[in-house]
Amino acid sequence: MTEQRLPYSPHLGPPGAVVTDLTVDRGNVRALDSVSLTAAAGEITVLLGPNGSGKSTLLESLLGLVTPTAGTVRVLGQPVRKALRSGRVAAVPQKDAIDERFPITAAEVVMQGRRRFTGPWRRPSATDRDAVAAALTRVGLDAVASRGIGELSGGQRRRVLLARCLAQEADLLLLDEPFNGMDAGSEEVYIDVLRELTAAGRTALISTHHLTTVDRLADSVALLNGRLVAHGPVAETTTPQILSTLLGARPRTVDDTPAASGSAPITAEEALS
Ligand SMILES: Nc1ncnc2c1ncn2[C@@H]1O[C@H](COP(=O)(O)OP(=O)(O)OP(=O)(O)O)[C@@H](O)[C@H]1O
Repeated sequence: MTEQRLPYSPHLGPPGAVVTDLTVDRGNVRALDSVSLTAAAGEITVLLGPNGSGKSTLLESLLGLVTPTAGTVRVLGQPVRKALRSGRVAAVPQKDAIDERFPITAAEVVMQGRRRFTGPWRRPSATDRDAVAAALTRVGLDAVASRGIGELSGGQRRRVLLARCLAQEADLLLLDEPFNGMDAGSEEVYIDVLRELTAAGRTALISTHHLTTVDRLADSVALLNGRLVAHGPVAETTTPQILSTLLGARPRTVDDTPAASGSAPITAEEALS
């Protein structure tokens, strides 16, 4: 499936992320193999694929955390490092990056998003404090603003990290498996917030292996299994035929030898979970 999108929208600006022929080797594993993908401004693009299919590696490439073996990466129309310096890129990693023993409140975590405006040393202004309060309210957590982050549930912590993205006023959000361990109510709030952000022209690129969430979440779906299997609207990409292609395409090693695979038939939902 080829992409039909314009590379540049005069109303929304450059796409949030563009990778072209991106290949990334991690040790002996070819984690990404010649992937070309555009995450358009104003859209939620979902990266869907089984464990080890390269979703995190793609997000890490956009954050300059892994070095491409080949290919190019552009973020917000700029080289990665320049875009990151601008503070317009917000990321939430898959593993909870907050040490829950660290004595920091939910509001202080969200205030980290304001560093782009305050710099590392300046004291937060009333505008910064208002932005933090508004972000916590938007994710439904104003009541826990002064609670220690370690006292919050996993789902609440993920909403705090989304509030930090809101406070940052980032133009590109890179979210790695944000729905892991999240209850239905939190998930609904989370998706609503992402919809508002993209309706305002921002870009969200989200990895998941939850097939059931994709329908409600995605404007477009990129199916990954080392290679890009398909990219397009949900209805066109999550068909049984394309999903079976996705699950049949096994991760490859650097020397291009297909890795060993199990042969028992399984459903798409099982294989992605
Ligand atoms: N730090 C690393 N060192 C070596 N290999 C790695 C490293 N991180 C990932 N890999 C390998 O790269 C491949 C892609 O992994 P990646 O984490 O990008 O997949 P993923 O789709 O995000 O998986 P998951 O759904 O399990 O998070 C896998 O084969 C993995 O074992």
